[in-house]
Amino acid sequence: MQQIGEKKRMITFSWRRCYEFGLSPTQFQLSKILNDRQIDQLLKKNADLTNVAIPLINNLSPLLTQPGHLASLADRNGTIIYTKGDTAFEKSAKKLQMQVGANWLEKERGTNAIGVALREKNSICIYGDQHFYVNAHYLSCSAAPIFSPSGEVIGVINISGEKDLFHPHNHVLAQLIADSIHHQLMLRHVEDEKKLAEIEIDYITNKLITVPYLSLNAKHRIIRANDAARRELGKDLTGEKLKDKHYFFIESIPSANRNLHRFAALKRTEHSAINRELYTFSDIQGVCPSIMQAKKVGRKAATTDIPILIIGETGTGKELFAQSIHTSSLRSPHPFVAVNCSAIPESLIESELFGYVGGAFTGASKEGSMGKFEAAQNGTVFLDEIGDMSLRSQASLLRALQEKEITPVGSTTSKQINVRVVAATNKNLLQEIEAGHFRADLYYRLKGIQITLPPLRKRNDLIDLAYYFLNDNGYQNKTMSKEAEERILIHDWPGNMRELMNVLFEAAVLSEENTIHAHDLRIDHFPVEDSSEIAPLKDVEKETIKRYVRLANGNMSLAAELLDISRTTLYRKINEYKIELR
Ligand SMILES: Nc1ncnc2c1ncn2[C@@H]1O[C@H](COP(=O)(O)OP(=O)(O)OP(=O)(O)O)[C@@H](O)[C@H]1O
Repeated sequence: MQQIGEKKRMITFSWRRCYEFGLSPTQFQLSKILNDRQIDQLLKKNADLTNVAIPLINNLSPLLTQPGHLASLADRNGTIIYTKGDTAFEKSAKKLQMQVGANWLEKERGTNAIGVALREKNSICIYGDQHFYVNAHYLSCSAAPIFSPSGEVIGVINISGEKDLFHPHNHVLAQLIADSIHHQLMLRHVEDEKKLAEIEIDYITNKLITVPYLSLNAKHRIIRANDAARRELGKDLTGEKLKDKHYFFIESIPSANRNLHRFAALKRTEHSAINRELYTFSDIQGVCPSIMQAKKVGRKAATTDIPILIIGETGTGKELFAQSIHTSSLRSPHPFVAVNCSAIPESLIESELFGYVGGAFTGASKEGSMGKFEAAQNGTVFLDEIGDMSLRSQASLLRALQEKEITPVGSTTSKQINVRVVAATNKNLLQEIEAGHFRADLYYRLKGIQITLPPLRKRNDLIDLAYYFLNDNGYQNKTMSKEAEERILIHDWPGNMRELMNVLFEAAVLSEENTIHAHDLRIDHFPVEDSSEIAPLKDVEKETIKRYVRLANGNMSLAAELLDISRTTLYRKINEYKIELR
C-alpha cells in the first residue's frame, strides 16, 4: 500500500509544477480534442495496449459503469483513447473534457490522477479539492500506470467518479486492471519470444548441425528433430521414445531451478570425438567458489566460438576443462584434438600442426601426413603448454589463426580450416611477453575468454574432493582420520589433482582396516623455491594464519580453533601482520 506521506508528496509536487506551468486553479481552459482520424491513428499506434486493455475494461463494465462513474484508458502521453462509464456521468464529465481525444497531462489539466500517475510512474488517488482546478473538485479519481513487458509506462487506467459516490475500492480496482493488462502483455511477449526461440532452434539445428539432432523430454520422448534426424529416422518422430540411445550423445539440460529437464541428443559420427569418451562439465568436481566460477565461465564460453585461454598450474584440470568446453559446444560431434606444444621439437611443430606433403623433408613419409588442425576440422584444437612454443612456431600459428587456413609443409596450396582453439599454459604469459618469449599479438588472439583454474592449495573443498576421488575409485568404505584430513589441508600440493589422487590411492591401498591415517599419506616434499633461504618465522606464521582463515572460509572462530589460539590472539596477529582478509 502506498504510504500516505508519499501520496502527499506526489500531490504537493504536482501542484508546485502546475504553478510553474503558469496555471491558475480558477482559470480552467478547454484544450484541443483530437478529431476522429487522429483518434483512429492513435488507436492503431497503441494496438498492443488496446487489444488487451479494451476487452478487459468491457468485461469489467458492470463494475466500472456504476452510477456516477467512468473508467478511461489513456496512452503514454496522457491522451484518453477509450472510456467506459455511466452514460449520465459521461455526459457531465465531458464538460471537463474527460473524453476520448483529450489530453490529461498535468500541463493541460492541472493536478489530476492520469497526469500524476504518468509523471510519477506510480498509482495515485486524487480526492475532490486535491485536484488543481476548482471545477474538478466534485470528482475523485484513481489512476494506475500500465507497464510494458520491458518496464516502460505505456498507458494509464483511470477510474473517476462523483466524489460522494466514489468508492475507496476503486483505487485497488484501477491497480488490478493495470496489473492484469501488464501480465497479459507479458504472456504475449513470452509467447512471441518462445516462437522466436523455436525459429532460432530450427535455424541452428538445421543450418549449423549437420548430424541428426533431437530434443528429448524428461522421459526421453522426442519433442523436436532436425532435418538430418528426420531423414535418417523417419518423418514423424514427435512423441516417440528414442531407441538405440547408444548411437547418440545425450546431454541433460536442466531448467534454471532444476525442476524441468530436456535432453539434447546428437548422433555420434564415425569420427566423433565423443566416442573417445571425453570429459564433460559434470566430471569436474569441486564446490569451492573459484572452481564453480570457472565452470560457469566455461559453460558460457562453450556456447560461443571465441578462443579460450586456460591458465593454471600443472594438474589443475586444464585439459579436463578444454574437453568439457568441446563436449558442450556445437562442435562436439566433430573431433577434439590435443597437442602438447612443449613435447614437439621446434623443427617438427609446423608439420605436426599443419601437416606435410609426401617427401617434404628427410624422414617424412611418402604419403604425407595430415596435421592436427586438419584432423580437428569443424571441431576443437587444444594447444596445451602454449607458453613453451618457440617464437618461430608462434609466428606460423598466428598466421594460421588469422587467415583461417593452413599450408602443409612442402605444399604450395593452402587449405581452409574451421576449428575452435582452446589454449592452455601454466606460465604467466604477460611476463613471458615482457621477457620477449611470447608474442603479444598471439596472446591477444588466443585470449578471447580467459579461464583461470585455482591450484589445490588455494581451494577450500579439499576434503570433499578427497572423498569424491576415494568413492569414485572403489574405496567407498574408506574414511580419513582427523590427522589425515589435517595433513591434506596443510600440504601445498604442487602437483595438484594428479598428486592428490596418487597420494590418496596409495594411502587407500596401504591403510589397514577402513581408516586412512596421516602416516598412510606419503606426501613428497619438494624443496620450495628459494630453498637456500629459510623463511623468517614471522612469514611462516603469517602464511599459516592466511591459510587457516581461508580453509575456515573466513569463519574466525573456526580458524582460531584450528590454529589452537584464541580469537583475540588471531585478530591481534592479523593486525600485527597487516593480513588482508578477502
Ligand atoms: N576438478 C576436477 N575434478 C575431477 N578431476 C579433476 C579435476 N581437475 C583435475 N582432475 C583430474 O586431474 C588430472 C589432471 O587434470 P588435467 O590433465 O586436466 O590437468 P592439466 O592442468 O591439463 O595438467 P597438465 O598441465 O599437467 O597437463 C586428470 O586425471 C583430471 O581428470
